[in-house]
Amino acid sequence: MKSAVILFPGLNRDRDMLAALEKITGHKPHAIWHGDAELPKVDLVVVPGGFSYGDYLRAGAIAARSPALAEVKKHADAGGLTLGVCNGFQILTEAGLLPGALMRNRDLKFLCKTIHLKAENTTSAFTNQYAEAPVFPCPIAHHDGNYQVDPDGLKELQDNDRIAFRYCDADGNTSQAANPNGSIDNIAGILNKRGNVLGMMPHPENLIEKAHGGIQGRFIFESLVKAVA
Ligand SMILES: NC(=O)CC[C@H](N)C(=O)O
Repeated sequence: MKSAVILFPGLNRDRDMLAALEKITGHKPHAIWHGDAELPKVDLVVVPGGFSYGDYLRAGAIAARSPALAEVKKHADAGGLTLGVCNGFQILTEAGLLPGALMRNRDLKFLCKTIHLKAENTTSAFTNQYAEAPVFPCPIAHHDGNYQVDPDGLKELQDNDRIAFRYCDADGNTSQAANPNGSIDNIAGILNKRGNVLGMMPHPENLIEKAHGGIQGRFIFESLVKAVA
């Protein structure tokens, strides 16, 4: 699987994403600087996490208007697989590739810790390797992770199996108590209508080797490799 990672000034998870992709796919991903107006032909484009443009104005707002994002949009509109993680999720919502918005965390604090996730959709291109063990611990690191969408938008996500991940406790219960940031319906990650774009707040690229405390983040990349094959 060939991939590209989009780089913006202020990101801090780009190297982790590049390393994870290389390790799991066996191919060195392309690193695309934000001002570049051309994307190489790849199966997967990733918008990684961090603080693009210092989160100035709103997290992701400036990056969403960069030349590189126009190329990401073309790739996604043509059905190309597109993954946004954390700041990348914020950028994809700001760019209109995914519905809703990431608001300030409920408690107005930056959260850097391990939470639990449940893969709710285990058939998508991004999540098909989670069927056997859908509940797993995963790191988060954000201050704007509170996903919100209007009632019609929420129903659309729920009715069409577009909620990829929810926050839950270690037993998989998706109660409010297990919701770190106040996201509506405990949403941690969503798919677009066509299923070729995933945005998620937690960091799967930091959960790919035993030293990370788990390898369940690999399953996203392995799901993609399978989908592309
Ligand atoms: N790790 C990240 O990508 C953080 C995203 C964004 N800067 C926030 O704090 O919400």
